[in-house]
Amino acid sequence: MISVAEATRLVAATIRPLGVEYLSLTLAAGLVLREDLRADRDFPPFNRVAMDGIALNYAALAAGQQEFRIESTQFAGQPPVAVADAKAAIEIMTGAMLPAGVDTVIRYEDLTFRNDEAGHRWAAVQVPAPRAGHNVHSQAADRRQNDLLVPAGTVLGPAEMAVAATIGAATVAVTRRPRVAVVSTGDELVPITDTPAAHQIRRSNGLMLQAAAETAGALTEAFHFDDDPVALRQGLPALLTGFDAVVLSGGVSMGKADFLPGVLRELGVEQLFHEVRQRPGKPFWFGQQPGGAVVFALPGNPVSSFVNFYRYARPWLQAVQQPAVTVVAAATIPAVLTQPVDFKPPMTHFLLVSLEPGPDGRLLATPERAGGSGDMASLLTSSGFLELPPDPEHFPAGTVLPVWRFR
Ligand SMILES: Nc1nc2c(c(=O)[nH]1)N[C@H]1C(S)=C(S)[C@@H](COP(=O)(O)OP(=O)(O)OC[C@H]3O[C@@H](n4cnc5c(N)ncnc54)[C@H](O)[C@@H]3O)O[C@H]1N2
Ligand code: MOO
Repeated sequence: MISVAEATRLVAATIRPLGVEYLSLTLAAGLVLREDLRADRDFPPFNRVAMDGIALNYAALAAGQQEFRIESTQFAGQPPVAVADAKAAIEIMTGAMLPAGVDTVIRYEDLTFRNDEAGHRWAAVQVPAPRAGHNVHSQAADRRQNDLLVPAGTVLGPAEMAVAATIGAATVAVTRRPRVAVVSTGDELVPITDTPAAHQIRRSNGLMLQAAAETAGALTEAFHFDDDPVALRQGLPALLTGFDAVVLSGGVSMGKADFLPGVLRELGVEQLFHEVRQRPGKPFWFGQQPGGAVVFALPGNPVSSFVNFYRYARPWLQAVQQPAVTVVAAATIPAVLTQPVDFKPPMTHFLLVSLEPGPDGRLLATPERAGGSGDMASLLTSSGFLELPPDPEHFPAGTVLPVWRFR
C-alpha cells in the first residue's frame, strides 16, 4: 500500500497536455486558451462619453461661461458631429464618441434647460466640471493597442469571454476537452428509471462523476457493466483506446465479484498502484493503457468515489488542459478546524467539512456528522474535505489543514 503523496506523484506522472483545437468563441467558455489575446484597438477605442448630458469646451467654462447653446445632438453609435462654435455645446449620450472641439461632459443632473424665442435650446451649468475631460473615458486610458490582455493558459471565464469578444476573437485556440468514459459497475445497480427491488439500488455514481468531470471541462459518456468478467473483457477495450481517461466506480476491493483490477491488467493496462493509505478510498486502483487512456478505478462507495475523484482525477483533468503544467496542482486552501478530531489508523484521512468564514477572515472547517463512505447525503451539506496527514492521531481545534473544496 502506498502513501497519498506517492499516489499523487504517480497520477501526476501520467499528465500529458492535450492538443489544441480552434473553436468558435461562443463554445469556448470554461476552456483553456492556447494563444495570447492582444488588444486589436486601444481600450477604450475612442474618447467615450461616460454620462448622458452635454459636451462642451472646458476652456469656455473656465473662462466663466455658464450657459451654452445646444448645437446638435449625438447618440451612441453615430459618427461624431462637427462642432462649429467653440462656445456652444452638443447634447450627447453615454457611449457616444466625443467629437473634436469639445472635451468635457456635464451630466443632465447638473444642468437646467430653456428654449429662447429663436427656438434655440440652452443649457445652464449648475455644477461646473472640476477639470477638462470630466465624464469622458479617454481613448487608451485602460489598455493600448497590441497590449497582452489574456495570456495563453488562462481559463476562459466570464471576464476573458468579454475581452475576447470585444477584440473580435471570434475563433480561439483552446485545449480540446478531455474525453472521459464514466463507468459504473455492479449487479445490484439498476437504471434510475427503474424501481429497485428490496436488494437493489439505483445507479448514482455515474451521474455524480459525470457532473464532476463535466465541471472540470471534460466531455463524458456513461457506461455500465455488471460484475461479469466476460462483459468487462468485451466492453472495456474500446473505452481504453477511445478516451483520454476512464473513470470507473466499484469492483476494486477484495470481494469475490471485484473483477476490475484483474481484468484491467489482463487487458494490458499497466497497474501503477492499487490501494492507498487513505480513508475513504483505500482500494483505489490506478493505471494506464500504453498509448491509451489513464484509468481511475475508484472504490464504489459514493463518498469514496466522490472524494477520490476530487483528490486525484479532477486535478489531473485540469492539468492535462494546461499547456505548461507538469505536476498536479495542490488545489487546496488552508482552513481552521473548529472541533478536535481523533483518527487512529496510520492513514491520510479525508474528512468532510462545512466551511464558513471566521471573524478574522480565515476559513473555519466544521466536520460533518457523516455516516461513513456510503453516506452520500453527507455530501449535500459539506463544502469540501480536509486532508489530515497519517500522524498525529489527535488534531486539536485550531489546527490549520489543507481543504479541498468542491463547493
Ligand atoms: N474485505 C474488505 N472489504 C472491503 C474493503 C477492504 O479493504 N477489505 N474495502 C472497503 C472499502 S474502503 C470500500 S470503499 C469498498 C469499495 O469496494 P468496491 O470498489 O469493490 O465497490 P463495490 O463493492 O462494488 O461497492 C461498494 C458500495 O458502493 C455501492 N456502489 C457501487 N457503485 C455504485 C454506483 N454506481 N452507484 C451507487 N452506488 C454504488 C455499492 O452498491 C456498494 O454498497 O469496499 C469495502 N470492502
Ligand atoms: O473507500 Mo472505503 O470508503 O474507505 O469505505
